[in-house]
Amino acid sequence: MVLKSPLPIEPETPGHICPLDQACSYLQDAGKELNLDPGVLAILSHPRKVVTVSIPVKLDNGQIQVLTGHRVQHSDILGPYKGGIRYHPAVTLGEVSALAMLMTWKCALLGIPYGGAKGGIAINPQSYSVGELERITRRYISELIKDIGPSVDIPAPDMGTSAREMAWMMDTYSVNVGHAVPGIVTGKPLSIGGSLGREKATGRGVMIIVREALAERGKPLTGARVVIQGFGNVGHAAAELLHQLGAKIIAVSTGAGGIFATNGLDIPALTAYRAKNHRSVVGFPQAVAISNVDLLTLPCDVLIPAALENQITRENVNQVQAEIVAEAANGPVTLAANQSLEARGVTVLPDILTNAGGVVVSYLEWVQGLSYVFWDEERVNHEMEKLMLQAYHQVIQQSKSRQISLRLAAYTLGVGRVAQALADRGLYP
Ligand SMILES: NC(=O)c1ccc[n+]([C@@H]2O[C@H](COP(=O)([O-])OP(=O)(O)OC[C@H]3O[C@@H](n4cnc5c(N)ncnc54)[C@H](OP(=O)(O)O)[C@@H]3O)[C@@H](O)[C@H]2O)c1
Ligand SMILES: N[C@@H](CCC(=O)O)C(=O)O
Repeated sequence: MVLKSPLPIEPETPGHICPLDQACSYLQDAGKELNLDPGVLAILSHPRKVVTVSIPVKLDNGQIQVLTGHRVQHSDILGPYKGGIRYHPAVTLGEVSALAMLMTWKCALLGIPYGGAKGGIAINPQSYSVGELERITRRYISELIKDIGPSVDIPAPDMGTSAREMAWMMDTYSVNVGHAVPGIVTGKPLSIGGSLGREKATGRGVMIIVREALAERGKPLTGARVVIQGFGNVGHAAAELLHQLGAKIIAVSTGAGGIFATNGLDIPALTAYRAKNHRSVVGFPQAVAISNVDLLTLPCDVLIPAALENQITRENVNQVQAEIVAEAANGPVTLAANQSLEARGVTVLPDILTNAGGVVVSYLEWVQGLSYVFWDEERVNHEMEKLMLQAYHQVIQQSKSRQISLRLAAYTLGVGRVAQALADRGLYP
């Protein structure tokens, strides 16, 4: 049996990589390694609930536009559905479904009591005014009001969303139910119960996993040559923290293009430049321009794709020269490219481990909110690092004992825990 996307969601076109097919393929590999019942795999390949809503919005010029939003709830076997909300033109139901499944394995791998979900709207947020974005966000959450809740489904930021959108979501939900419900979202501003450390948490987690992987190879972080695709919430924080530890960030990019400096970029200066340059890094002095395509194939110790999925593919994988590929984005390496990198002995640090720092601190934010006790940043970072290191060592151990790749090791741990919980709850015979 070949596990395929259970949803009739995307036309198969030549060269099109169906994200849900890919996610199902990794699930199938994990199921085979764990000798899981095909019925269990069938349950785990289906999202529990798929919600698609229309979002009518009045634009600033008076016109009405109707957008489409999705929320896919993959699994709540281990706890409330959990996952981000993405605003990006490439959002599709298939993408959101695949990302929801990844969230289930990520939370299980990290040992946090959540299931997996993801949401999204296919818009370019930069094409809308702040007022329009607020109206879109509020209407989207109003449409989802019966499907989410602080112990049901807890959204968070993802590409194109941030603490600002989380605050609008929290307010919309609270107004609808008649009282303040800070626990409805994570990644929210500190003023309404956000956590110190959440903003940089995903990048910090990436830094921790890269640091450990370099140490495992006997390589110092100081002087390591690092390339980062994407300079947003995740890519920027990873760059800043790795730079502080002495790594040389030799190239970074945003959607508008990249920059390269053979001796390493001055990240604080670049941060200030980007803030004045509409989020773009292009034109930064003491660096040369490089395309996003060429950036991925630069010789380096660590390549960190921190933007979209399907960036390292069958087409460009043979040109990738990094020794370590750290998946800060969700799904940046395709199935075929992953097989090729593994065959060449390139260490691929899988997304469900590498970028888990964000959801871990989301969990810590939720715990602080539920207990009405808020921690200092040092404690948040310490608790996050403990969980990240625990998962990292479990993945390494699983990989060594079963002689499997780090990705399969991470998947067997995540999928295995959900399958075990499914059995313990008696949800399958
Ligand atoms: N935020 C989280 O807590 C979190 C946690 C775990 C995983 N992730 C994953 O990390 C990835 C990035 O998320 P984010 O939160 O950092 O998003 P973000 O803040 O919106 O930043 C995305 C960055 O990627 C750039 N980008 C977009 N398209 C690109 C392209 N084709 N080539 C190069 N760069 C491109 C963007 O540039 P422009 O500004 O020009 O568009 C921006 O710099 C996503 O896969 C997300 O699912 C996020
Ligand atoms: N969107 C992030 C964070 C999810 C969360 O904090 O719930 C992810 O992919 O892991």
